[in-house]
Amino acid sequence: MNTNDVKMGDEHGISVIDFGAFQSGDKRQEVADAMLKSFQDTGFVYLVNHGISQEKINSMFHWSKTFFSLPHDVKMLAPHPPSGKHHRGYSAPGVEKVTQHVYDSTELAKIRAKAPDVKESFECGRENSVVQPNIWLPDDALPGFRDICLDFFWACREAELNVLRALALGLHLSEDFFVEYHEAADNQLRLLHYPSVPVEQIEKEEITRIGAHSDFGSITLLIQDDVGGLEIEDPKNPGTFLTASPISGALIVNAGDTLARWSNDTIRSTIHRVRAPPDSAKDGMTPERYSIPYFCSADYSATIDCIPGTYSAERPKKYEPTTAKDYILHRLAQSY
Ligand SMILES: O=C(O)CCC(=O)C(=O)O
Ligand SMILES: [Fe+2]
Repeated sequence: MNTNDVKMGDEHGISVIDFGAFQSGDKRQEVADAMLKSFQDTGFVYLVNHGISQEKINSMFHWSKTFFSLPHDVKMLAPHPPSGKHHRGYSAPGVEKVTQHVYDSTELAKIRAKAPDVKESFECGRENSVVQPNIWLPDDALPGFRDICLDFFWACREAELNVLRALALGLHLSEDFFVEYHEAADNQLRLLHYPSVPVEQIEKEEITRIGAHSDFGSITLLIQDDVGGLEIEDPKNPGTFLTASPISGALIVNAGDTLARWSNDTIRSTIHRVRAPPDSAKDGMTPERYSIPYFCSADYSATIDCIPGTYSAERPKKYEPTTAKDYILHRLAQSY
């Protein structure tokens, strides 16, 4: 299959793909193949013509900036609960610490004290979730915010379903294979603000912006502003990082740990982090940055066992089946 027709370029091996050819029905298999290959090689892909309108994206960034510019006390009217397992509401800078497989609370506190994540975030999801009920500001604190977040949540949901269809085609499964595991929309929309911080403190590892981690769910759709700073671990040189620069109009999609496990590690869930963008500092300070990840999760009730075609006598299953809920809540609990 010739994937060159749909590949527009690449950024350190992460393919930039015209996803419009999938949406229009033209070259569906080519898009699916190119996307899967980038997931297998790097765990990441850039999608142009992904279907989320630029107008909605601009508006969500505008509301995100408005939200984060509210006084601390107002933002704290929608506080994130102390446990990471209920992942909704507002987290002030330094509260959440993203780590990679640290589950002991004393150990986590030590890591946080040594190098806190200097970012603030707001998390929300679909309205009627019993496991993850939303935590909103009182209506009069920022009228319209809740509606815009929910509207954006459902716009991302459309893109998610199309990416899941392409993924299934890439793996030569029926097109709805993954969609059927993602019926509940147990997803999380996250608004992120990275304040301006001294570059030196990042370099000396006194602070992080978001520490090196992999995502937990099946896929993440990531919209970043034009500032930069996202880095992914080089699959060919573990421990070194490559920049994943913003590409105008492109959505980044990365595979999470659930998908890596589900695919018997044929798809990578690549470690990534946010640092200072190259050559951007003014007076020794990084520019501030906003991003909007949308974490897609298999239905909490779904059992995740290796996908047909990803295991064989030569490549036995590496993982026991698990439910998405057990796996994701276990990972979420480690961040607070
Ligand atoms: O802000 C970004 O670009 C990345 C955010 C991220 O990796 C996360 O929230 O898991
Ligand atoms: Fe992430």
